[in-house]
Amino acid sequence: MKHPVVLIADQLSPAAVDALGEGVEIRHCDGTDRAVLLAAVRDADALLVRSGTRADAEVIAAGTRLKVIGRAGVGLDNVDVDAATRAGVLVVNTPTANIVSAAEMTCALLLAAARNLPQAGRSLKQGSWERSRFTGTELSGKVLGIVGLGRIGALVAERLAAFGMEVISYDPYVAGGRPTELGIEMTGLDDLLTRADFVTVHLPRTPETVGLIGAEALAKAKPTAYFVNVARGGIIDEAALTDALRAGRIAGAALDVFENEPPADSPLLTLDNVVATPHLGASTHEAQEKAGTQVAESVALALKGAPVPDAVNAPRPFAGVSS
Ligand SMILES: NC(=O)C1=CN([C@@H]2O[C@H](COP(=O)(O)OP(=O)(O)OC[C@H]3O[C@@H](n4cnc5c(N)ncnc54)[C@H](O)[C@@H]3O)[C@@H](O)[C@H]2O)C=CC1
Ligand SMILES: O=C(O)CCC(=O)C(=O)O
Repeated sequence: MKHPVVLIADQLSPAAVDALGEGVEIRHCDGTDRAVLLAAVRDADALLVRSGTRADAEVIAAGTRLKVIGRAGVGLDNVDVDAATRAGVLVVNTPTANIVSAAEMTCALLLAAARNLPQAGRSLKQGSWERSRFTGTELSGKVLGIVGLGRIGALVAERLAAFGMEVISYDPYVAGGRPTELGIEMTGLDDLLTRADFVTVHLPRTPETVGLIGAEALAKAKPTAYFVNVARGGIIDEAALTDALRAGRIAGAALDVFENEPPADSPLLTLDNVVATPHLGASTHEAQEKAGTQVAESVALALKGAPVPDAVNAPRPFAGVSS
């Protein structure tokens, strides 16, 4: 009997291959190359991706044998879950595998922006010794505004509270005592924007969140405020952010994610008051090992037709693929 084909379209930890076990045929392709992906997915029973591959309706339609799409990570904005559901394809992700890494990355970027670390390091390596040029901002006593108090937002709150920050948050969907337990004041978005010294967004990319922080929102911020985005490009509108940074209406930004990745010719990358990384929030050995193992275990279950704990949709049941 032919083994089910698992197509790995992004760079995954070797742990993913180990966790898939023996009874599958593993193939690799470059998911960022559309033609290659569309050709390779035709024979695939399972497709494994990170954020670099778009598993959209066209890919799902091309994958006529597909039973399951596994996303090694949190965000599902690169997977058309509705199209998958209509096609009877299960979608699974790893909702907790990389959250500590993403929270730590947020703290690292926020500190890097507050203390001008990349700029100062660059200047030093170029032979300068500019101590007063790179005077920074303390976090202690400052207000941190967290937009989106889910898993990552809450981890960021815990970590930055330890720096003596006062944490406030906007999340209309958070209920219960968790914010109180964490010592976080919940408030409206406008209030958060006017009070925060640092604003960090931890939202999924959805039609509701794209552009949530636009020109109007940025105009409410303090001129000394910093904006951090380790969630998804476009939640903070890039054109509006560029204008605000150029005009000195806010102090700086720290960005791990971009509307288009890679962000070819983005004016943001030319600004001195922008600290930027190439979508590295989940790029630690620990997070990648967990994400790879968890997604592979879920995919292996799905291919057997067994219930999958991290399923994000409920397509019609299928009987599994025998190996
Ligand atoms: N840069 C990176 O490498 C990484 C980025 N991410 C991104 O971070 C995002 C957040 O991840 P988690 O915290 O794990 O997700 P989560 O689902 O635990 O939390 C998201 C929170 O956003 C809130 N929310 C949704 N719509 C909102 C709105 N319009 N206004 C205010 N709040 C709203 C929800 O109520 C929820 O509490 C992911 O969707 C993903 O896109 C995640 C991991 C790594
Ligand atoms: O490792 C990746 O694919 C990026 C992580 C990410 O953005 C996510 O998990 O949502």
